[in-house]
Amino acid sequence: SVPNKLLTLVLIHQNTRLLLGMKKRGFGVGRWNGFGGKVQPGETILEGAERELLEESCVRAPDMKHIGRIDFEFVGEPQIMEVHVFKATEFEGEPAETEEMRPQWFDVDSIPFNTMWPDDVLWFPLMLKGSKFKGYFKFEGMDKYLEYNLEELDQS
Ligand SMILES: Nc1nc(NC2CC2)cc(N2CCN(C3COC3)CC2)n1
Repeated sequence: SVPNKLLTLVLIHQNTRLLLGMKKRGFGVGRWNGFGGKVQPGETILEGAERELLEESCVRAPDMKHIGRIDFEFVGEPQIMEVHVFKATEFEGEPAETEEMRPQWFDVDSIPFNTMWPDDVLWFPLMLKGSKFKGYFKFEGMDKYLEYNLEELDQS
């Protein structure tokens, strides 16, 4: 058995707009997504999220909160991707293009789901309404999931 691969994903949600980035290389290239990457040895998941946000978008978001976790399994791949999702409403700096990401603001009513990971259309509504959630997806290749479950968690 292989330990999960720890990854982060940060969404900046300000009123009716959402900051996404076009991934310019690597895993997920050509898709809009939040900002994130691998958690490095010796850093917390939150520190990893803060670091990746700054590296990929040039902004800081000190108020980011952990809002969910989604485990992704790929058929034929023993290592599960454990993605920790964070949401922020405030940020410092100006979003700027980097080697990894080209940032752009989207209205929450026109999120480009057709050029995003196929799971996003299922859990983004939970993220946008402020729920805490836990999910699991089993993918076959990069464009299709065979099964999933998603649960909203009690905040009480
Ligand atoms: N929205 C969304 N969906 C995903 N779906 C699974 C792939 C099927 C994965 C995912 N992330 C995992 C990859 N990570 C990249 C940035 O460096 C690695 C961003 C967050 N983000």
